[in-house]
Amino acid sequence: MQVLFLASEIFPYAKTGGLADVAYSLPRALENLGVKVLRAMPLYQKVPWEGLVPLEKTLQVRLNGRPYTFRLFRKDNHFFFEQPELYDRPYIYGPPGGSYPDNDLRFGGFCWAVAEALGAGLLSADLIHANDWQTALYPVLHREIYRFPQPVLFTIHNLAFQGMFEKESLVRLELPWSLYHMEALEFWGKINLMKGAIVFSDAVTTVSRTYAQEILTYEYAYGLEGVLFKHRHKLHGILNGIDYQLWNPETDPHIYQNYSLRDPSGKEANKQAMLEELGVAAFFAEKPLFCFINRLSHQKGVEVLLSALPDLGRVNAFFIFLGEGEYGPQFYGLERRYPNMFAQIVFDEAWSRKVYAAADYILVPSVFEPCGITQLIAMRYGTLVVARRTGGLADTLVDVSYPGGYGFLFPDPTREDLLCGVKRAAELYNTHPRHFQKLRQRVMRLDFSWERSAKAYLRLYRSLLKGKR
Ligand SMILES: Nc1ncnc2c1ncn2[C@@H]1O[C@H](COP(=O)(O)OP(=O)(O)O[C@H]2O[C@H](CO)[C@@H](O)[C@H](O)[C@H]2O)[C@@H](O)[C@H]1O
Repeated sequence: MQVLFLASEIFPYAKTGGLADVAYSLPRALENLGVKVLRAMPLYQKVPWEGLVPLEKTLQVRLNGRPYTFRLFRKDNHFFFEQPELYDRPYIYGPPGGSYPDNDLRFGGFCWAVAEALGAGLLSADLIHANDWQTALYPVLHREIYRFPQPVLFTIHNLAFQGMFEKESLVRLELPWSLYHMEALEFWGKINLMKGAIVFSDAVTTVSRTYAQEILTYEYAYGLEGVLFKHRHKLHGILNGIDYQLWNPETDPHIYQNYSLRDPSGKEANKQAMLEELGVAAFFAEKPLFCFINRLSHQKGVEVLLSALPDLGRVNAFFIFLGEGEYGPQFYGLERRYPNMFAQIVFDEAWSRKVYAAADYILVPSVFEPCGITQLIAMRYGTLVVARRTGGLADTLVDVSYPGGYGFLFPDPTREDLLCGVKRAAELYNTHPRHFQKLRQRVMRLDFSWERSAKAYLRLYRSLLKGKR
């Protein structure tokens, strides 16, 4: 079986968040099950050219009334679509917290180019797997314009970003007006690419079972609950995993000292080294170390965090924040306001690994969370999780008050609930150190690798291929 996997970001070539993690690790896990997976993504400015081999034929795509030429480059099973006017820019989607005004053309154009490449025989696949709004036009083109025979699967990683544009984008994207109706792309007078993908794909998955339920409700669906409900027969929740080789404290070259489940003592050395690097070891060496590693956005509960800062400033613990996004500026100068806090407003993979390794706890107060990769990485590094019970967080964490539990869950994304979670966690650390160590070992023993979930995707691929025969 050969699958074409489309994503706007694939680690290590481009990453702004969890989509890149999944687009790296799921195809690899599928390859271990014998599936051949071709990956396709745009060639951004930051993708290194080393090892990229150009394909001879170029593609012409008509956008906004004129032709755009795409060149394809291949490296192993990765195909990069080059179009300098669209992708040769400093950011993938736009500056932190913003987006480029022509993202309709940038990502709609990518979908057109992929369809052209399939039509021209430059790519071939038994099944196409598209991901998130940036590739959501693909299923529409596949079914309604090119009328290709293969099944198409679409995965929703985040329903808050739907690829919504003014209806003029229909013209910019050279789409027929026949697609501008309620059963296709039209959405409250605009066009909605994710809606199109839900309507025209053969199956739709999202990244946890609980989120698959949640998105049928008004609170979580950002307006798409009706469309999703109508197509619920083809909706599946398959939990994300992480790559256990890529995220491994035993071999991670970025952390201060390697450690493992067999010998977790190095974890403490990471904490001490980090506190020393930050110049606060004298005050906080014996205190719990909390971290937050995520986009600084509404989804991640950042308003809640900001409102809780004065209270967290009084907790006898140290807090490290690592993130980038719309709320970034509000974290500037945090150290001056609160001596028990440190913030780094950047996207920095190496530093994130150091923080995962050093922290005792990670905070994930998300308003909604389709799956969440951060809590899975944290647990792999022996870091306990304090999180809001929602979406994939609810599916991957069990509160310590339950038998076999290992996390600190709170019900609502509010300042009070978050504080309650932090205080429970700090109390355990301060008063029951042996139990804390046991829990650390328990989370390191958990298995959130891809094996089981990749098998679920494979079963779904097979059932779709059977249905098409
Ligand atoms: N400042 C920073 N520096 C370095 N690394 C940083 C960073 N900020 C975040 N990261 C990294 O980005 C990733 C975040 O992944 P998540 O899945 O937790 O959230 P995201 O909302 O991006 O993903 C969406 O898609 C994924 C994949 O399906 C879903 O799990 C999730 O719920 C959904 O919102 C992690 O690998 C994390 O380490």
